[in-house]
Amino acid sequence: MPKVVTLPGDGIGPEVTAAAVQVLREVAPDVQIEEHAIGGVAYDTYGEPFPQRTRDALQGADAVLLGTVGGAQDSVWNTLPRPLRPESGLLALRKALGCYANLRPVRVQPGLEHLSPLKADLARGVDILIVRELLGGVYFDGDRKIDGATAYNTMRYTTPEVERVARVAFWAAEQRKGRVTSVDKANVLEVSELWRRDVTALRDREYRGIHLNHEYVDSVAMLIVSDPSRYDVIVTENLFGDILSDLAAVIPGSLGLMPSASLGDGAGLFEPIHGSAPDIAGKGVANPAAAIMSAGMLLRHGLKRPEAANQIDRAVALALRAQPTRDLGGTADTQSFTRAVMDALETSPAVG
Ligand SMILES: NC(=O)c1ccc[n+]([C@@H]2O[C@H](COP(=O)([O-])OP(=O)(O)OC[C@H]3O[C@@H](n4cnc5c(N)ncnc54)[C@H](O)[C@@H]3O)[C@@H](O)[C@H]2O)c1
Ligand SMILES: CC(C)[C@H](C(=O)O)[C@@H](O)C(=O)O
Ligand SMILES: [Mg+2]
Repeated sequence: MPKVVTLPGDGIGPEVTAAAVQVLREVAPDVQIEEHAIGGVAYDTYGEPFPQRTRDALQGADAVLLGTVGGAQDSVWNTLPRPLRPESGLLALRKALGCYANLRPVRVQPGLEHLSPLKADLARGVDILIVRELLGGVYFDGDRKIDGATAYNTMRYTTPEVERVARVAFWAAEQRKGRVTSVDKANVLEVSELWRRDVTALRDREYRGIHLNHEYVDSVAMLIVSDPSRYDVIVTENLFGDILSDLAAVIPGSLGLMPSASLGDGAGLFEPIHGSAPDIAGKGVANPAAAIMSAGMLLRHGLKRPEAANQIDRAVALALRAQPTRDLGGTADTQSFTRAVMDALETSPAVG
């Protein structure tokens, strides 16, 4: 029996995770689900954002489903020493799982173009996979400091780190349209020079069938929303990927439509890309689609059950057509949207 550890976390995390778990139980009733603490709520209970009992629970897990962590800008958690803050718990979790490749799909499903603020002909058919490096760059480098009027962080990458994430991007492109755009800032940064050199060398050595091009991150920030269909797979470093993926959420219409899968050495981590949304937390109006689709990615990549994953994707698309949530201009709240997904599952056979 596969074991999934759920980590609902803070803010809207528990609301959207409850929805995802409801759907997961429906399509994979044999999966054993075990809930544990992460983030601010874990700090409040155990004095640390990634407590030992949560670390222990990961040992036998086949996959991890996370909600969100973090508080409002004025949250007391933001006054803690950095290692005790909710976000540090999430980074430590990613590190502990060895999840170096974060897959962030950006899709406009057929018939849902009207949810996008882009003109319908720009939004139609968009299907981009952002592969974000997740364990390196400024997020993790130990060369960092704040001292009086000076502060710095360091963006450092090694060839093995670049190659392992680029491999995931090339592998993904092989199942898709065969195009990879590597995004960097090689006109300014040495670290990008190495990134570009290593991605190119790997393609030349092992993935000659893939079309590779390189673009600068500032230009991609413009092109991804003005001409999204130019992209198939995008591979980029940690911070650029964080920013570009929130920006790309504009294409389907909301952060609430952006799931993710983080893959690497062992059990995968599956989470919506959005945050704890303190402005709407506790109101029951969060869009749970990204969390539900993350459960779909868990079934696809973590438990190797593509039929169940497809079933979830179809049900979410049907629910979005019938009852969009408020962030998408509709009226559905978290519960009514989840109900619509559950109803759609009943009418959507588990094949395909
Ligand atoms: N993976 C994570 O756990 C994660 C990701 C991003 C931010 N954070 C944390 O979350 C906290 C809040 O960050 P923020 O406000 O910058 O970003 P956010 O993603 O929480 O919210 C940005 C905006 O999008 C809206 N939004 C986000 N998800 C939504 C959903 N599912 N349905 C409807 N609307 C949604 C919010 O209401 C808000 O207006 C911070 O502490 C931040 O560090 C955590
Ligand atoms: C909360 C934060 C650490 C996190 C990140 O920057 O990776 C978030 O923004 C995300 O996109 O998952
Ligand atoms: Mg982010």
